[in-house]
Amino acid sequence: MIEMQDVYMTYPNGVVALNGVNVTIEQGEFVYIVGPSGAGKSTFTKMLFRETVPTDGTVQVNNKDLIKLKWKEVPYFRRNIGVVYQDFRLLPKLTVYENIAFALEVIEETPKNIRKRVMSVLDQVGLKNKARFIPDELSGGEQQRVAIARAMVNRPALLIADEPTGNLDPDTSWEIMSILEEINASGTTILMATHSKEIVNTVKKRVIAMEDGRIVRDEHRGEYGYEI
Ligand SMILES: Nc1ncnc2c1ncn2[C@@H]1O[C@H](COP(=O)(O)OP(=O)(O)OP(=O)(O)O)[C@@H](O)[C@H]1O
Repeated sequence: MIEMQDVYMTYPNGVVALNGVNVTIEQGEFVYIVGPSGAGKSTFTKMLFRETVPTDGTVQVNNKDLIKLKWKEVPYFRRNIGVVYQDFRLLPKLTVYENIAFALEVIEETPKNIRKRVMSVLDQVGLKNKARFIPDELSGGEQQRVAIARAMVNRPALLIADEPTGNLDPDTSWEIMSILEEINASGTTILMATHSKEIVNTVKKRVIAMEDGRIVRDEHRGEYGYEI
């Protein structure tokens, strides 16, 4: 599902964020990306939904060569990828329902299908009763659940989560982890960049460690491996 070969990324300011990355991730895997701040984790994840284009190398996702993908093909390609961030990124003036429905309205789903899918995904994250709330009326954990629901409403094959528990307390973080595990159990590939030693060492998955733009470790059921 994901294949990177000799991927280099040098930002216009000269910073080398990826320095020769080679990796293969199969459909259905759950992978943590760990490493010190500035190691290149976010840059790595951004390559996968064409937020960033490498300066060299090849990136394939869902059998699509992202280097050759034309700009006008990017929105269609992204429908098959959900993205969740540390800071939730919900639209503050829209209700929970509207925040999620928005992703379907732009692809011109029928109102009936939109309603069915939004309610089903809200049920999946346990927030059916908060459909009419706005983000400010929700706790951080609830907001992150809405963000996950929004990311999943198109039923993507890949879910990318960039520090999804970074703004949450430990109890809420475990709730988010169990939702991500359920999503993974239904076949969605999950790639999660994280600084949480506790999560990585407790919920054992494949661990890819990055340092200075390189993969320095890649282990199944691996450890976090850093002190903080
Ligand atoms: N848009 C950008 N322009 C220039 N440099 C950038 C840009 N984005 C990231 N960088 C630099 O690239 C390097 C890798 O950054 P990246 O955000 O990928 O690291 P990270 O491992 O995700 O860090 P963190 O754990 O702090 O989120 C850093 O030195 C960063 O300053």
